[in-house]
Amino acid sequence: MNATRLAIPDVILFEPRIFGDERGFFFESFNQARFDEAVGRSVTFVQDNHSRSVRNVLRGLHYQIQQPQGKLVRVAVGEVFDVAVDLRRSSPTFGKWVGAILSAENKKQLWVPEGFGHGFVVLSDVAEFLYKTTDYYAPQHERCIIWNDPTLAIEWPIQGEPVLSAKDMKGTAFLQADVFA
Ligand SMILES: Cc1cn([C@H]2C[C@H](O)[C@@H](COP(=O)(O)OP(=O)(O)O[C@H]3O[C@@H](C)C(=O)[C@@H](O)[C@H]3O)O2)c(=O)[nH]c1=O
Repeated sequence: MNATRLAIPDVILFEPRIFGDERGFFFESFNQARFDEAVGRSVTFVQDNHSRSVRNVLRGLHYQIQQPQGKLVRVAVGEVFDVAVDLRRSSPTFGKWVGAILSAENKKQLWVPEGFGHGFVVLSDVAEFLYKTTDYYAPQHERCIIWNDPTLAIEWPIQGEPVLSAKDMKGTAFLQADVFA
C-alpha cells in the first residue's frame, strides 16, 4: 500500500497493492495498522456507507460541525472526482481544496480527516461509492457548502450543470458557512 500526502498534507491518497491472477484480483481494502501508521495516529471508524449515483451526480460539499467525521472513501463501480476542502480556520490551508480521481479501476482511496468538507462528482455512467466514517451520522449537525462557491473555486471536471439533491442546491456560501476552529 502506497500512501501519499496531497497539497493539503493531512489529506492522504492510498494506493493499495493489487494481487491479480487468473481468478480476478485481491486487495486489502482496509488495514488498521497500516492506515494508522500512514495517518500518524490511531483512528477508529464506526460507520460504513455505500451510495450509488448516476453520471454527473454531485454530492457535497458536506461536513458535520459537531461530531465531525473523518472519511476513508473509495469507489467500487465507476469513477468519480473526489474533493476535500480544508474548513479549519487555524490551518495554513484553510479554504483550499484538493481533488483526486477515484475509480473501480485504480482502487485508490482518499483519507479526508475531520474538519474538512467533502464531495464528489460522478464521471462514469454509474458509480458506487463506499466509505468509512469516524463518527456517526448526525443530521442535526450536518452542513453543506455550495459546490460551485466562487471563493473555493473548485475545478470540477464536468461540462454543464451537475445533478444535485434539493438539500445540496441550497448549500451555503463558504464565506457564510460554519467552520472549525
Ligand atoms: C449520510 C447518511 C444519510 N442517511 C440518509 C439520510 C437521507 O434520507 C438519505 C440520503 O442522505 P444524503 O442526501 O445526505 O446523502 P449524500 O448526499 O450521499 O451524503 C453524503 O455525501 C457525501 C459527499 C459525504 O461526504 C457523506 O458524509 C454524506 O454527507 O440517507 C443516513 O441514514 N445515514 C447517513 O450516514
